[in-house]
Amino acid sequence: MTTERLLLELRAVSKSFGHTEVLQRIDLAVRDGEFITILGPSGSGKTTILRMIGGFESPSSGEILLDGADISALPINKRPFNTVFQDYALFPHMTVAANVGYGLKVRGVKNAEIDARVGEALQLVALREFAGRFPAQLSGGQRQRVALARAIICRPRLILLDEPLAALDVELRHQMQSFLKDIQREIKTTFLFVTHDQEEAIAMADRICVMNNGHIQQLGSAHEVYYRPASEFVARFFGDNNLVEGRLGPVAGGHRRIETALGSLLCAIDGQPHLAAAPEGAAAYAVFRPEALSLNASGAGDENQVRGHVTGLQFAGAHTLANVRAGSDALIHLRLRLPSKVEGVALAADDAVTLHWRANACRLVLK
Ligand SMILES: Nc1ncnc2c1ncn2[C@@H]1O[C@H](COP(=O)(O)OP(=O)(O)OP(=O)(O)O)[C@@H](O)[C@H]1O
Repeated sequence: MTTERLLLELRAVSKSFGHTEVLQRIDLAVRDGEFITILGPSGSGKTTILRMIGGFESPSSGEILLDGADISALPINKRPFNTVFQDYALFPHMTVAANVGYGLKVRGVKNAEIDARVGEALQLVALREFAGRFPAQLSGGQRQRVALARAIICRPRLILLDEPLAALDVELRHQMQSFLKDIQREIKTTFLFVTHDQEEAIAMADRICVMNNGHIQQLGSAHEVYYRPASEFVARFFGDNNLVEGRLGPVAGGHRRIETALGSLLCAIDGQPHLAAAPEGAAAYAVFRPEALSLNASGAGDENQVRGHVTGLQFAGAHTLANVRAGSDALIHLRLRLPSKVEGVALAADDAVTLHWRANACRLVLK
């Protein structure tokens, strides 16, 4: 359960290696009990953020606060955090129970208490009967659960997870995603989870922090980041979005027009005051998802409408994506998503179509 209380704050944190600045004035406020995923392409600085919070690296400038107090000078073992690494970092010569209890042992906790807490932690990750095994005798998913039990047992305030599921195959990865989420809800500990996988970030997070090039591009709920991208980068990063370039027109309440080669489109701007404030004529994109488009009469009455021709169909299992050359401009292709049917979708290449979409499903990002 997330509270409004702040647990951790990064204030204007920058990090350079030599002359290269890899993080630039990062501000991030983490609430107590929330699950945040840090999402971004390779090299965007995700791991560096986690390593600075964990104490493995120091910021070049800026502050990291825990409960409002600066922890920059606090060594790793004094921070009430635990890290789960991608390779799990289990001790191969120790049993599962010894691996899980290790953190308590080095803290001088008595054996009887260690045994009891190891039992509880293994129970939580459903590995009680594996206590006497060695890591080499476990599957990848089981090793992952041992690593999690080892992180949980010291009752940290915050668990840092660096691509912990990257080595697992897709099915196991999905199982572990729900497993991790369930455990996080049960123990009510704050999780900061690094991934480069959009679907994983959406499936797990209370809030997603999207990074690119050492900057936070957007921090918001999965729904916000998906349907209300704050920048062109975020709009392009999440899947097959349609982006149509144009110039901003007038504002009308919670909506704004954009003049494009497809005509004038109406977009929602509620909750994004910078879009109401941007000058008329500014370069921008209308952004709308393939699943927001409906075909022909089924969407009549929607504020936005464009005619086009189907150029190709792509079967993708549960849905089929259609490419549509829109308007008279050969350069504008839109993607339309239809539910697949056993008899195939009722569309073929060269079909003339009219696409409709609602203003509420059409957002703007500045160019
Ligand atoms: N110790 C280091 N010395 C020099 N450069 C580094 C060091 N650690 C990271 N970098 C650089 O900092 C940038 C950010 O790296 P980081 O590992 O934080 O990215 P990431 O988003 O986690 O990437 P990935 O998804 O590939 O793990 C990269 O350009 C990387 O090469």
